[in-house]
Amino acid sequence: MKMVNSDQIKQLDNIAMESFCIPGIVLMENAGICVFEEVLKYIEQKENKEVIVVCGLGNNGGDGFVVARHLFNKGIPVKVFITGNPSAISGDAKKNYDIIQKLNIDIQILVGVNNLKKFSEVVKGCGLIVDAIFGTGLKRDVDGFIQEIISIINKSEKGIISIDIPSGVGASDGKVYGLAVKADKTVVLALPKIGNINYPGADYAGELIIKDIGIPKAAIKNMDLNMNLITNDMVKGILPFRKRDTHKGNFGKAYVVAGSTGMTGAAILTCEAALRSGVGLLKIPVPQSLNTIMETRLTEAITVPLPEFKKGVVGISDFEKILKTMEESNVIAIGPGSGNSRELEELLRNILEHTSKPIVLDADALNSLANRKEFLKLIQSQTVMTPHVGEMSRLTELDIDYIKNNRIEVASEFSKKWNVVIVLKGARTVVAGPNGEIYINKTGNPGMSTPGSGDVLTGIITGFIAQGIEPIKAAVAAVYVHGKAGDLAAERIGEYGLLASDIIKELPITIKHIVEKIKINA
Ligand SMILES: NC(=O)C1=CN([C@@H]2O[C@H](COP(=O)(O)OP(=O)(O)OC[C@H]3O[C@@H](n4cnc5c(N)ncnc54)[C@H](OP(=O)(O)O)[C@@H]3O)[C@@H](O)[C@H]2O)[C@@H](O)CC1
Ligand SMILES: [K+]
Repeated sequence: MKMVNSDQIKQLDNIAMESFCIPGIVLMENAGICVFEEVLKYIEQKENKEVIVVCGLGNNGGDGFVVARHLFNKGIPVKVFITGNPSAISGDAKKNYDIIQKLNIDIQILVGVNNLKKFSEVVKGCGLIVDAIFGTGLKRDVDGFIQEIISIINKSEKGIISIDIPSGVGASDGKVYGLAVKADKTVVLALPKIGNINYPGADYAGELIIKDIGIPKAAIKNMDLNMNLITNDMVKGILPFRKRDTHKGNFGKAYVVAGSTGMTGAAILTCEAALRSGVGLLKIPVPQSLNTIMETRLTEAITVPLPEFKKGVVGISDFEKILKTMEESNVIAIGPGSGNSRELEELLRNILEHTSKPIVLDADALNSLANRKEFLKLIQSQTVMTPHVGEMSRLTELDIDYIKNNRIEVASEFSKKWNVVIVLKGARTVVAGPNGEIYINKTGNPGMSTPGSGDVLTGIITGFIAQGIEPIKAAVAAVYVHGKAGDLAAERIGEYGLLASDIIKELPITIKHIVEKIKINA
């Protein structure tokens, strides 16, 4: 599903109005009705059905006036509060304001401290608050008076439904501009805004309900939007159909360079995740001294024992052999638990120099690249890099806080500069491709911040690429599946004790559910 920033939704709105002749007031009506329907669902189950609609002076407030009108027409008690002088209301919002005035709906203007006290009292008596103060037009910090209004709303302990985006959250970045409404539900109009998905704003949205307000699909197509929210349907479309008449040779071969003394677990998790993602054959080169443990743990993989220069580390001691097995594979993964060593750096250089196969670079492979930035030039397209913020900081030499605040931009710029797919991990993992395409993932939970979780992701990406999926699509599908499996694991056993191996256990059922389009509750 496409995602937009505040300028893009405005542009889309204009295309719908100018190129498709859909009057703005029709879109506002549709928007208001979508929210009205959610309000009805909410108050149906409640004894106290009184609704307060708090409206700003822009079009988000205009949507609020439409909601109030429909509630009034349905005989539901409704009061409208306006957060400033109504003489500033214009356009479609003004038309809807005029209508509710004519209908004699209870409208109160919120200016001055006394009014705030009254507002506070009315809030105590209501059943639900509709937040229509600011939508995508918020561009600066919320002023003090409106912060007080938001504070009363947040402290009310009433149900709160925000229109489009919780007021106070920036639509283009998800930042909180001073103070924001903490909603139970947000009815998102037309397309998700970045601020609905990115943190910290995402924490304010509650349940997201995305509603079609009648903007034509052709208008959305015309816009050439580069930002996408990863959805179940998108991933279903990416995962390959499995023919009945088949054998393991049809599902690809993966070669995983991972693990070293003390970190065999990372290799095991990566390989198991790749196998559980459907790869047909998996080979792992292992230092001779670790072969027994790998063979014991990895029943379904083939180990390739190698002589070791440095004990417990795979190096280039037998590159001929590595090259041969590597070239028989469809994809190579390098890095999980490989350890930081000169041996790994040299092996990485040789692999990058000698193959044009898709490569997934994670963990110590990323650290090797950060140590030897000259190797970045050797990277070919078809490469996926999966840094977390710390690894991204080492690769780019950018400050960690800067990266945290500019995740999309940093991932996208790096991707374009080095012609690689970047999977910048974290809450709302960003997948960025060299053509400027961006995918944001909403699945996953804090329980997945656990050792080995990243190794599992690398395994899934590797498993999908092995099955013939284009690297960027494999990364998109993998981050979604990884998060969904983690959500399922959290639902079963909670977030506290969730281990990376629990994510792997849920992979087969998660993939089955996505492919068969069964709704997973997590
Ligand atoms: N796009 C679509 O398809 C459709 C969009 N629709 C709806 O329109 C919404 C966007 O409407 P919008 O552009 O009028 O902006 P909105 O969020 O109401 O805010 C602007 C107002 O707030 C004010 N203001 C801003 N910051 C402020 C601050 N910090 N402190 C105080 N004031 C501040 C600003 O004042 P100004 O900056 O002009 O002084 C102006 O008065 C969108 O979210 C959706 O709900 C639907 O109706 C139909 C289809
Ligand atoms: K709002």
